[in-house]
Amino acid sequence: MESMLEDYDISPVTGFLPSTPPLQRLPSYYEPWEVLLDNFHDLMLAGRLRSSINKLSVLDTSPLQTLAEYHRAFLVLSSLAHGYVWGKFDEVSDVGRLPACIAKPWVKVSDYLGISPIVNHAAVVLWNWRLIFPDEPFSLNNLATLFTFSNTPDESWFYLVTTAIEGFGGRAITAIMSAIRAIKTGNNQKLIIALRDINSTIIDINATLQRMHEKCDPYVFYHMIRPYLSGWENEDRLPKGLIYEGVDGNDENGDPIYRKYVGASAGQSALIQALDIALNIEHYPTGANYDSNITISSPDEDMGMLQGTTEMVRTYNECLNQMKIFRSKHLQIVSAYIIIQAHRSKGEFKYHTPINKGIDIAKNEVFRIATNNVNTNNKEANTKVKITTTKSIEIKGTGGTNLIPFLKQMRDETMIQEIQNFYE
Ligand code: HEM
Repeated sequence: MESMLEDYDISPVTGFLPSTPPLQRLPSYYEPWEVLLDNFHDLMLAGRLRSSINKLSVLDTSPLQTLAEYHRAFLVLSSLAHGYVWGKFDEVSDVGRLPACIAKPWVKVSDYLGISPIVNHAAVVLWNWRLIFPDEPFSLNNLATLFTFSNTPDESWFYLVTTAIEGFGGRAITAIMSAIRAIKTGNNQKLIIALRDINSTIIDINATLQRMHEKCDPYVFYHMIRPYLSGWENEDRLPKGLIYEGVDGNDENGDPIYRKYVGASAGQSALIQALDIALNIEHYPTGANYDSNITISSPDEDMGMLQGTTEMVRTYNECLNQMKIFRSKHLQIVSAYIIIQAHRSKGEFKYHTPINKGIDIAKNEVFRIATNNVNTNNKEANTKVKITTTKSIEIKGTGGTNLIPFLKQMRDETMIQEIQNFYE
């Protein structure tokens, strides 16, 4: 089964993160891109990034050969594109278009990789790291980034905490595969071992997530990092989206065709989604009806059906509990890094093109997470796992339609106060 994972470019050790460090430079034909990236911060400071990009010629993507080269090309082009669009100090008049020298190869590389031409979690987290000491193991204290927009250690830390989570989170993918195998062969003992592995991985994920605060300052994040990761959908600075020159041409009225995409977020992490799916945690949009009348099987009735059932249910519930802790910690991060910052800055980005919607955007984003009901409804599972519906009802209650009930459940009075101030 592990070799099946590799068929999908998933490593049994590092999961969705490539098991060897990403390529640091493309073959020499692509030097014009690489040289621009080398000089990215100087050009931006000099107000010459956009004009330098405009002078590039369109390079052919057919010399790209390996997957690692495609990953590197995607990172380079995404960085140049987002620097072009969101870069400070440059004139803002022509940001509604991305020149063909970036747009054309970016779309080709994205098509090859099966992703959209917009900066994403894969570019800045999965394909943007190196080992400081190559002969030492993968760990947060041996990681560095290849590229940051703001040239700040805070931005590197923001990516690397997530890179570390993806890297050791790979353990969970292998454990999920053994859990599937154990279920197929009816081997409860192996299922318990797999669930324990999943649980210990989520515990590590939560501990690492908490380390975000150590070296990524919320102020720097909000004002200097986050703006570069924005996309061009629901974006008031680019209401129509962005023209990818030389790619889409014009519509029947002769007007240029625009593209709209949302920007980068760890919400795109396949690891967290895989954990949700494996543990049967479902997400519901605001106001959606979910089945709140699940019959709770009495544990006594189900216990003893199979040897080890009690332990299995206990371990499974512990996994659910750790996922709940993950979302609680994550919400605290969102509060510190977005809500409070938006409130303090009254919607103005100090180091970036000012926009008026800062607070609205933050409100919408937080509202989106807070109203995303997390449900661990095991309708598909057989009776022995149905016992866990006790837990699922508890978790369902935390979604709610407003952030406050969630926080009340978390008993986080300080944050409740902050959020109440924010909404006033
Ligand atoms: C400074 C750090 C972080 C901030 C400010 C932040 C902020 C956000 C925001 C605003 C969203 C909702 C909007 C969207 O999906 O685009 C989101 C979603 C999400 N983020 Fe983060 N995030 C941070 C770090 C992380 C890390 C390290 C992870 C771990 C991999 C993570 C995992 C997720 C997931 C899985 C979602 C989707 C919602 C969910 O499944 O609960 N985030 N984040």
